[in-house]
This record gives sequence, C-alpha cells and structure tokens, in this order.
Amino acid sequence: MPELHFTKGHGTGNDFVLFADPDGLIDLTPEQLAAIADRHFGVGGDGIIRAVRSRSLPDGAAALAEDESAEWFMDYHNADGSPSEMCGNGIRVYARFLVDNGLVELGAGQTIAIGTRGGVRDVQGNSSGFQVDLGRWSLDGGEPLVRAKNLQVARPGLGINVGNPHVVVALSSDAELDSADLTFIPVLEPEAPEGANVEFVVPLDPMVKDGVGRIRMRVHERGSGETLSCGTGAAAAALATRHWAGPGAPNQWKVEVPGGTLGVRMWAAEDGEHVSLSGPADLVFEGTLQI
Ligand SMILES: N[C@@H](CCC[C@H](N)C(=O)O)C(=O)O
Repeated sequence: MPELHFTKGHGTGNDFVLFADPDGLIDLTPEQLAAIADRHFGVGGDGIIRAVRSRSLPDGAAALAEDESAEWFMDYHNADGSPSEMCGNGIRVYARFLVDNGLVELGAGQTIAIGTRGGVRDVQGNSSGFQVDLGRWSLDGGEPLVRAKNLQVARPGLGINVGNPHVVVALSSDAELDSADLTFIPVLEPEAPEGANVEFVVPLDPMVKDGVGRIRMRVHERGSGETLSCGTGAAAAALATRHWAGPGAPNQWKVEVPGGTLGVRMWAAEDGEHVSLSGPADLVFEGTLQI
C-alpha cells in the first residue's frame, strides 16, 4: 500500500494536511482526499494542501503566465475533496511549510509568489507569521437572503469575492452570533451557482478603536462546514462591514474568530484596491499514512 508523508498545520485553528509532491505524481481522488481529512478515520483537517511545482500541473500554466516566479502552486482541496480557488489561512501555512522544508527561501521583508486557482498571491513573512496580498476584491454574488438554523428570520447577505466566493451576514448581537447553529449549510436565496463560504459578523464595542475596525466572525466554509477560522472569510467580513459602515470607515481591521485573531488591510494598488491578510501559521506534527 503506498505511503504518504504529511505535515499537519494550522492558521488560527483552521487546520490542514500538507504534503509535498513537487513533480505532480500523486493524483488523489476526491474520496481519498476526504478520507485523509476525516477526523475519525483519517488525519483530520479543514483542508488538504499539495505542494506542487506550477510547471507540474495544468492549473499551474496560468499561474506561470501571470508571474513566472510563481514556482510553487497551492493545490487546495476542502475536507469533502472539492477543489477551491484560494485559502487565506492555508496559503500562510503553505508558505511556512515551503520555508521549513527548505523548498523556498524567504528572508525578512522578502516576498514569494505562490500560484493558486484564484491567481498568483504574494506572501511575505512578518514578526507574527505571514502576510498575503489577496489581490483585488469585488462585490460579487449580489445580496442573497441567508437562512441558518437558530436564526429566527432570513437575513440579507452581501456577496464578496476575494479569489473565492463569500456571503457575509451581519447579526444583531453576540448572543445571536453565539447561538447560530452552523452545523448545517446556510441556505442562500437565490442559490450561489458555485456555492459560497458564509460568514456571520457582529461589531465589537467600540467598533473602531485607535483607527482600527474590530469585528467578531463565525463561518460555515463551503466544502468543510463550520471551522475555527477562515482567512479569506475574515477579509470578506471586514470588506462587507466597511461597506455597510460607509465613508470614513477604516481600512485596517482586526477580525476575531473562534481560533484567534486575523489582521485585514485594504490598500490602493496600481490596478485597484487590494486586500491583505495577516496572521500566524504553525506546523504541529508530521506522520505517514497509508493511502
Ligand atoms: N479556510 C480558507 C478557505 C478555504 C476554501 C473555502 N472553503 C472555499 O471553498 O472557498 C481560508 O482561510 O480562506
């Protein structure tokens, strides 16, 4: 039976199984990926990340055309084996994996370009982890009604794309946020064709302190269920809250998730407004599994 050497890592409790396959020789089926992510019968994780050279897989061609320095590609799959375009926590943990395994060098202040299905992303080390430029974002996905278990009435959501699709919903109180049952997939009306990650947010009190916006968030991730954190979700939640707050709202945000705190910053780039995400990235153990 073939063996797979893996590393387990997480970013604010959003946990991943990572393995190196530089030449793209390991082709796991969705069922095998889901079995690895299974918390009872497998290693367990919210997602699975294959470290593969961009030149070794078809999706990598677009990454290299966008930026020829994007040597490594983050081949990301959710816990149910479905692929996703991007993962904001995952890409920081992936950067840590590449650096710690000597696959890239990333000195202080240096940037590496990483290919993803959502485009090439620049990742930089900082004192507490990594910062990733999620690129240009868009208000995309309309304003569907969202129904989640334990919420009395359907709420209007705001569709935001940061490389992958999100719908952000504002709730009225901490009690409402804490009691929402996110074990079920929130129902969107109209349905999102590609599915969506759904974030529920409430402002902290005060919402803006020392020029920094502050919110709390819980998330139901497409393909993985409720997770302790979602990096792209935190960026979408901060963008939606700034949108609702109107002119004068800050461009820097702290997002509290059940697994910790993430930083989000919006900034003007040459090609439009970008959003960046910062937070920790930890590798916790290694092992070998039978596939
Ligand atoms: N946890 C991730 C997002 C992972 C992908 C997501 N479930 C999707 O299907 O788009 C993050 O930190 O951004």
